[in-house]
Amino acid sequence: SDRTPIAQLLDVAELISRLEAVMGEFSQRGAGLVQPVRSVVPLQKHGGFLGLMPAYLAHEDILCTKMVAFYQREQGSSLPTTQATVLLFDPVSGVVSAVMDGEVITARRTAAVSAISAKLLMPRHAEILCLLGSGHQAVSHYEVFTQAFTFKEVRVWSRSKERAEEFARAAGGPVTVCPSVKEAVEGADVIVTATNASEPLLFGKWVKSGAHVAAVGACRPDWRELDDDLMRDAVVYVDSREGAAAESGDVILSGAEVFAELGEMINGSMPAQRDKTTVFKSLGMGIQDAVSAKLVYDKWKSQQ
Ligand SMILES: NC(=O)C1=CN([C@@H]2O[C@H](COP(=O)(O)OP(=O)(O)OC[C@H]3O[C@@H](n4cnc5c(N)ncnc54)[C@H](O)[C@@H]3O)[C@@H](O)[C@H]2O)C=CC1
Ligand SMILES: O=C(O)C1=NCCCC1
Repeated sequence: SDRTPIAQLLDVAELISRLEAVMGEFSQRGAGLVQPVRSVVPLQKHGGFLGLMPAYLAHEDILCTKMVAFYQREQGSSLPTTQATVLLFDPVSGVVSAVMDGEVITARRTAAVSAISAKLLMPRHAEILCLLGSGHQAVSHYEVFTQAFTFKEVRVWSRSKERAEEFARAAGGPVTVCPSVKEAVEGADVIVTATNASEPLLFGKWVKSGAHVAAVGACRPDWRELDDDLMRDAVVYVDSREGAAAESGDVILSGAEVFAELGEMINGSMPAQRDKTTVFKSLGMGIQDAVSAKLVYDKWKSQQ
């Protein structure tokens, strides 16, 4: 995804800085930022969901909505699991100013938000990054994390060994393919879970004390990636408390307490407990798409 036109316009450092600002603003719950919890329309017949993600950022006058269809697919299916379109509006007239493909925006902004969580919560001398899953999010997390940080070792596990090997071949640097989740995560400082699993696949007993987990999948109230032990023993951070209470099976079903939002840590109103084992439960937010789409649009316009 690094080579697509939208990726070329979405500089990682700039994106991280814009996302930090907007996540901090969100956690102040001021009137200048309007973002309802995502509306989700189940497509029961097809094993999927359509998520509607509007947001208005008054200070920068950004009006945006993303529409994202996501599915649980049978292994081996050739159909995509996530399809997204982002609309930017002129807030004065309501006229649509841009329609953008949302694939790269979704992949890159999610990885950039995870990188913000890692910057604040991973052990100080983190050496080992572990990616669980080998799909779009795993690729974007690899790209963003290896740009933002330096790791001595990067590991990948995927339920399909061939896919994991493909991932390692396509990566821009050395990646170790691991035969099991346990072997992949043992000793890792940072673990990214980016799968379509609906049952726990990462167990607390395998996770090194003090590690940071950025959990990106399991975005339905009855889907899990992490087990109860990990959720209850770790300090749990989320992107949005309301979003997590509505959509995160890992939070809801484990009964774990949410310690803080990422934005509260950015604002300094809640501490970053870097010395503890931490989980950042990401669900994705419309404000993240809005600032990303605006960056792409402004950069594209400046080149016309
Ligand atoms: N937090 C956020 O902001 C966002 C979260 N997501 C979620 O992230 C997850 C990954 O998305 P993509 O990489 O785009 O999907 P993808 O379809 O490209 O990759 C999914 C990966 O999960 C693996 N997988 C599927 N079922 C599995 C199972 N039962 N157990 C273990 N591995 C399994 C696949 O083999 C593949 O490696 C999805 O759950 C998606 O809904 C997607 C976009 C944004
Ligand atoms: O924020 C997003 O975009 C998504 N979140 C969870 C499911 C797929 C898309």
